[in-house]
Amino acid sequence: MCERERERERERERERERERENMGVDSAFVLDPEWRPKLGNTSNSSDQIPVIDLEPIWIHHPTRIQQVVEQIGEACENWGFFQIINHGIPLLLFDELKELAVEFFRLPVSEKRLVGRSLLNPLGFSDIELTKNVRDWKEIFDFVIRGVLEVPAEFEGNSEAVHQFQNKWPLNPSGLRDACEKWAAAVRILALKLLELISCSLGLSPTHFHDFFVGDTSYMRLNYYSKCEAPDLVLGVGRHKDSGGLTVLMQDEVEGLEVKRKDGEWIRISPCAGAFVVNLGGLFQVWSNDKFLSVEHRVVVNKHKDRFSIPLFLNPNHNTSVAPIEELLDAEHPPMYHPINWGKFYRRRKAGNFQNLGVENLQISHYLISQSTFVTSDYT
Ligand SMILES: O=C(O)CCC(=O)C(=O)O
Ligand SMILES: [Fe+2]
Repeated sequence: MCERERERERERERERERERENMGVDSAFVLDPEWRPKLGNTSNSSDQIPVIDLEPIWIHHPTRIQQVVEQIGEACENWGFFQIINHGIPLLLFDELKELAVEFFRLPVSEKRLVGRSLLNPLGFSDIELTKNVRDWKEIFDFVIRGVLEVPAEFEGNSEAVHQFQNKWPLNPSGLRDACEKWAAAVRILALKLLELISCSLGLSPTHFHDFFVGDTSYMRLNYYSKCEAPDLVLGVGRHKDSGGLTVLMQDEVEGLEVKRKDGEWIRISPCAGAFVVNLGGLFQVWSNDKFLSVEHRVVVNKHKDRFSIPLFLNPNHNTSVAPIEELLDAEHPPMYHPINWGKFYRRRKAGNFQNLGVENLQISHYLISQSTFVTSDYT
């Protein structure tokens, strides 16, 4: 680093410090100016991600199911995101869960840390997660849908040792576990249905992905974004792409989720009452050999209102080797990615979310065959 860059870095640090003093926001949350959200700059409705009606699935209407498949395929190619309505999941379950979750997040932090995540165990409560090495303005609670998470013990090297982690449930409020489990069971069925539809939209059989998701590492996250004095300096979740299979998210009525459109513009998603927001993780970008996109998104926080959301991250078994699907390859479409060992990738990403490793977090793009500097044997 040359002297001029060092001086610029010191100036940035001084600026963050001044902002911290003025705004009452800890400098750990403050983003460099280029990454800060532009508040009030929300998009109009014609820019919205597609809203897809799933009703034909439940009434078994073959022609209209085919239309749904086509709509999903187009949304996956053009946006990597869509919303779904008529999904069949009772929203009362969400309302009940939200009430209990908010009660939990409003407990003293010392009590929440009794079920806290650690460097070793990725399940439970955290208020110190980093995205791109900056602290997110959020509190989270993670739990796995199968009750147990099986992942490689180490993310480096070739060891086949496996660690098992159990969910950590708080005693207070007492109904939280039950509400989480009911919600998770219902949304998982929906997510597996979406997996089948996405598979069809790639021209594959509906069951093509089933085997990968036996003994899955899927988990759910309760996201609580408390109101913030300086929403222009921080993000609830910094810009990122989800790295797993599929994300199926329910949000409350407070907007905040923004998606990066193909032209680079950030589009605020208007919550569509009762709709799920669905987006593809990086594994689908690999499986589809870049036909489908895993798109960057972020969460803006609010000066006046708390926000609550629950994503389900549908992720395969940790042993899954993820590579472009053979049926989609030919001489004109050679594979773009090296195979990825999902379990090792997941462990490595989690470590980066927890501590500043001083380098860019591991990304799916690091496995691009064209990225010749990457040593694949480190992580596959
Ligand atoms: O809260 C949201 O709307 C999105 C959260 C998100 O992107 C994530 O947890 O990966
Ligand atoms: Fe995300």
